[in-house]
Amino acid sequence: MKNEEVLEKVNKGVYLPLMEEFYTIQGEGFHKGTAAYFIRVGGCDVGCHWCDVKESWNAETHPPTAIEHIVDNAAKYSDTIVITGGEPLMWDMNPITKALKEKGLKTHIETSGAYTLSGEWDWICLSPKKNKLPEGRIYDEAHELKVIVYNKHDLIFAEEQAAKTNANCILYLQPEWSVRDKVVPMIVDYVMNNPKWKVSLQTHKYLNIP
Ligand SMILES: C[S@@+](CC[C@H](N)C(=O)[O-])C[C@H]1O[C@@H](n2cnc3c(N)ncnc32)[C@H](O)[C@@H]1O
Ligand SMILES: Nc1nc2[nH]cc(C(=O)O)c2c(=O)[nH]1
Ligand code: SF4
Ligand SMILES: [Mg+2]
Repeated sequence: MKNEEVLEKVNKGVYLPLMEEFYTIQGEGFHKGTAAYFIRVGGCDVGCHWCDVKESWNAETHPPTAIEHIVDNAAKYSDTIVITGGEPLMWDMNPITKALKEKGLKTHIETSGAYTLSGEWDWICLSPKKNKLPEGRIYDEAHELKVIVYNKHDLIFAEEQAAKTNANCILYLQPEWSVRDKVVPMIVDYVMNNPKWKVSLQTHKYLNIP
């Protein structure tokens, strides 16, 4: 296929820049502890300085891959598929989620919400970032809000973001991994004083799994 044809397919979400895919245990948030197949799509320009997958940022380093291959493969492993990145909403998620749902699979997304919501989702984890705020209906659609806490100012940001979410949205504070020893006591204290919040940990990192 010609280069332009591939780019057109990526633009339509029929091909996606695939960084990696793996069967593991969801480590974070509401579904932590549940086996799931992860699809990590390349490309992100949000630029979180503490991002734990910076290798995902440059989409050009990840091969454009036909979604039917991704979906056929995912179906062999699990009935719960988590699409993450990178920032998956940089791409049109309608074709891949339609194909996953046609196979009866549950579709979950991990997103910053920095781009317009596309796709049909059973679970939306919204993890907003100050540098590129979410906009539009994602606050109404999110099932969980997961704010990363790097310092005490992030607790103020967390409240501002929580105020924009729907009433059923489950609220999580998750320590930024590199400063966990410092921020965990602060998060514990905050959650005990503000019990609408829950703690989320990156449990896969404690389990030494992907
Ligand atoms: C790598 S991101 C990819 C999806 C999307 N770009 C996002 O940020 O939601 C997956 C999840 O990991 C979180 N995350 C990334 N780096 C982290 C770190 N160093 N400590 C804790 N959580 C982190 C993000 O906030 C997000 O909830
Ligand atoms: N086990 C596991 N759980 C996760 N939950 C969200 C992740 C992500 O990077 O999006 C992630 C991840 O990378 N691994
Ligand atoms: S939005 Fe997500 S993938 Fe992008 S830099 Fe931030 S944590 Fe990393
Ligand atoms: Mg991760």
